[in-house]
Amino acid sequence: MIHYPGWLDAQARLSLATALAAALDSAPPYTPRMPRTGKPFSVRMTNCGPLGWVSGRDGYRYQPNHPETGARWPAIPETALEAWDALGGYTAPPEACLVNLYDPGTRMGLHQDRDEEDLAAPVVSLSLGATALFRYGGLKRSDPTRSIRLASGDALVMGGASRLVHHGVDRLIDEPPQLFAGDRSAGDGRLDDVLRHFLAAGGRCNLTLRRVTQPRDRPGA
Ligand SMILES: O=C(O)CCC(=O)C(=O)O
Ligand SMILES: [Fe+2]
Repeated sequence: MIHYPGWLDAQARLSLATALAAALDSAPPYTPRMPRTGKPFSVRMTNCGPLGWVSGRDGYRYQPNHPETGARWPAIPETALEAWDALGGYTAPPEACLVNLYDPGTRMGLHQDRDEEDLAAPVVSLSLGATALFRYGGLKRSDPTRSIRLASGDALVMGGASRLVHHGVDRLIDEPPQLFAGDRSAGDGRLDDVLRHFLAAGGRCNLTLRRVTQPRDRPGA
């Protein structure tokens, strides 16, 4: 597991947020439910890319369309694809970009990302907005855990031996959001209101880029 603090500079954070705002317009965040119990997640979600991760009473799965609108997911933001290319170390492009929206006070329990058929590919995570206390452990749920802070612009790669480690978000750190620090003027105005207000109100947005299917045509294969 590799943490890249400040991987996205202010301009890249703004480009990502701008693309994301447009994506949220076409794929509105929804409240997923736990399999079986139907208990709502505290985090809201949506996706970009040919496939999106969804959770409902009938289980977890990847699907090409939004569970509520039925529309195809929007394209993965360019800034996120660049991060995958730079950090993923993987030949095939990502197929899913799960977008998690954390309001202050929300969390994500310890889990593994294991619904992908292709576990050779890493998961590349990008964060915007409030800093999160991110917890990670080992391959067994009972393994000891540690926590790190994921701030706006940070990237985290879970690949190789760390691909299946348990992880989650304990809470957001309650401190004034950094947003697009250093570019307040650029950050205001151009950015879609809904996302801007969400981040300004102490919200956090996390993107995870994932390869879902096995690439069929590996170069040289
Ligand atoms: O929000 C994060 O930093 C982690 C998100 C996550 O683990 C997931 O979407 O599977
Ligand atoms: Fe995860």
